[in-house]
Amino acid sequence: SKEDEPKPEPTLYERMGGLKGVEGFVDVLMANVAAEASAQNSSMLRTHTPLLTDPDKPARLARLRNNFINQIGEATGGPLKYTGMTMLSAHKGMMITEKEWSVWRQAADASMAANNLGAKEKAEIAKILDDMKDATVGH
Ligand code: HEM
Repeated sequence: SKEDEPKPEPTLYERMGGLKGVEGFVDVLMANVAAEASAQNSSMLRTHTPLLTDPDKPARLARLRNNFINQIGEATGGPLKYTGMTMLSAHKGMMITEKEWSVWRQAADASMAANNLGAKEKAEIAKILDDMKDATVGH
């Protein structure tokens, strides 16, 4: 009978809390990046200066947030669809360094912790991000 069938494992998207969970992860990550970029000796200021100094910064930030939510919402098995640039084109010309990458990843780890995600969910999100490293760093 139906009751005897194993339930399919909920997607990572569902286990993160659906859209609200993805938004929470993205919003704290973006806040962490903004805080780091405004700190003394910031590692992320260099790459983020074009965004931070754009007169149209609010619209640009809103676009980035939207792209990011769709990207994570799709990669975690949710119903969202990413329509932004490939990771290679999005970061081309920035020549992102290993150091910059690791500071960004720490901002992502801190967001996962702040959102009280479980160890399994944190590891799965970390893998999604780390799989994008080669397309993101050094181009
Ligand atoms: C797995 C890691 C990363 C992911 C998933 C990611 C994701 C994204 C996405 C979705 C966009 C927008 C693409 C579009 O506009 O179509 C973007 C742009 C950008 N990313 Fe990343 N990124 C990552 C790592 C980094 C790192 C390490 C840095 C620098 C330290 C960085 C700096 C930027 C900047 C400056 C922009 C341009 C924002 C703008 O001008 O509007 N990213 N990223």
